[in-house]
Amino acid sequence: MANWLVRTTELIGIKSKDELTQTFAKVLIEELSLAHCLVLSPNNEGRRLIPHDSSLSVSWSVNDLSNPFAHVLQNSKAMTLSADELLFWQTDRAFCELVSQVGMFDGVRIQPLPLQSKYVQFVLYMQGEPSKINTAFEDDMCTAFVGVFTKQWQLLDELEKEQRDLKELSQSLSEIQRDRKQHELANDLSHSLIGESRIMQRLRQQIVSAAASQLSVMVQGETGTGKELVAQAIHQLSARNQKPMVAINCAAIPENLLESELFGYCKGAFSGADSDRQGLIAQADGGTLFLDEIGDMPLALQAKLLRVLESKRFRPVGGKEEQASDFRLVSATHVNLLAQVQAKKFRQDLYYRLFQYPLTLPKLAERLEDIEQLSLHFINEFNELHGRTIRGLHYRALDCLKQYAFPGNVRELKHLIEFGCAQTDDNSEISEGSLANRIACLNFELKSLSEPTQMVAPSHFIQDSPYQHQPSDFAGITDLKQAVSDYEEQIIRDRLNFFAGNRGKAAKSLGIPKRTLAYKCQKLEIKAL
Ligand SMILES: Nc1ncnc2c1ncn2[C@@H]1O[C@H](COP(=O)(O)OP(=O)(O)OP(=O)(O)O)[C@@H](O)[C@H]1O
Repeated sequence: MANWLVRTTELIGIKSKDELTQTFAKVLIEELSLAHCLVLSPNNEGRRLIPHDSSLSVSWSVNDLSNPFAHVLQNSKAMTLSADELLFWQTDRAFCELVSQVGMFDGVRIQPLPLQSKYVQFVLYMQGEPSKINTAFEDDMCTAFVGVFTKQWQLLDELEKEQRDLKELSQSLSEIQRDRKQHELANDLSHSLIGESRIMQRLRQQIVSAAASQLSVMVQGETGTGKELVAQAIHQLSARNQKPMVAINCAAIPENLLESELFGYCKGAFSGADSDRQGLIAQADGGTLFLDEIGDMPLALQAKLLRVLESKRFRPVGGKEEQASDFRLVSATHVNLLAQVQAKKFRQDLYYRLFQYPLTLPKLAERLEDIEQLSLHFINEFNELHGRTIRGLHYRALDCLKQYAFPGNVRELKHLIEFGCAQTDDNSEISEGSLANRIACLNFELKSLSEPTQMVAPSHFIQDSPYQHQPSDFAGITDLKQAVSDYEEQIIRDRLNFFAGNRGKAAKSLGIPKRTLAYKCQKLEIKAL
């Protein structure tokens, strides 16, 4: 005689739906001596009937009437099938497999649950003696057991839903908190990265989110737009701010020295390497490595950098052992690196690795509304540095600034303001007069560059010098960097010719160290005369 009351207590207190279903099926098997028992329920979309048994990887369509489950679901009515009747249900392969073990005298009952409900939540599959499976639900105690199961399931389902809702709520709360924190950080940043134009507000938000990520950041912008300032902000706002930010300008270091600067070297690696020296990659461990003007990195070194970025391991020049360094890379460029990739001067694979989080800085001319705030910021800086009390900027001086194109961007504005401050008395404002002449000069220089015939030689050319330069035609220049490099080469060749190849004299006459001239000759491929 089944003791349904005792067995019902087994269902109470179960906290997981899987365990509840397993216990329910186990009790039915034991109390009704079933050969097999399976609980199934429709999936979230209600299209398929899924068994609650992880060892089965089958499911049945709720609309496919070639299996009896679909009939039970659609009619909300139990179905009993004898071993003989099962022969009529051979078209559904999965169902055939399920009933393949039904003995000659056994039968199958497919019962929708909850009992007496039109809304089917489960389908119960029972396989066993027909006398037991067909009369089980006539017993009130068994019916109560099944009722407790369905109620307990609903309770767990509701609890699960509540927990899901709670989790979602706490997730959206932490998202709101994160957004608020990011907003605060972006606001704090506005004290050092000045500008309330929309483009600057957006940039500050991007900096905050870039800093929170581990991605490689590429800062692009013209000279003087604040690339270095942005790189510092990313480091300061990142979790790496307790470790160093190590910076190097790839354009300022001779090619042959750049590798040992970055990777370090071991004693004896080359003549002059009389002790081991740590490179910048090792110094940046835990912190940030800032590679300024990365477009100038030689191709061979680009390949080595890519390897380091991918493996976080590097080998010092002349070293046998690899070392590890965990750094975040921030790079900057003022050139169009994609064009460099197309011209095969920059590796495409490295390009994509560097541009994981691109940031583009606007030209100052694109945010004229920020000029006033930037000017006041630089006046304050000037006052603090020099113990002065300049009061601000006259509105006409501001108008005057807004008329200028600022090819040197914020750096040029800073210099102009410093120039204006130097000419202004304490407790006075910078006047239009103190800036107008300087801006007129700058405009003239700019114009001279675009109208070469009217060019006046800059003051640093010595008019009566024996090696006086003849201004050439600049109108056709489309690549400033190349043009400057050609110009530099021409000057060096002229000067070396003049001194019959004497590098010492040529260097002295150009006001540069002999070593720098040697490096430039090597870079520009100027052979000894
Ligand atoms: N938004 C800004 N707010 C305050 N100061 C700024 C801002 N942008 C640039 N500056 C100042 O302008 C000067 C130039 O900035 P920075 O060196 O970061 O520019 P850059 O783009 O790296 O220049 P370059 O490419 O020539 O090296 C610095 O003195 C910097 O503090």
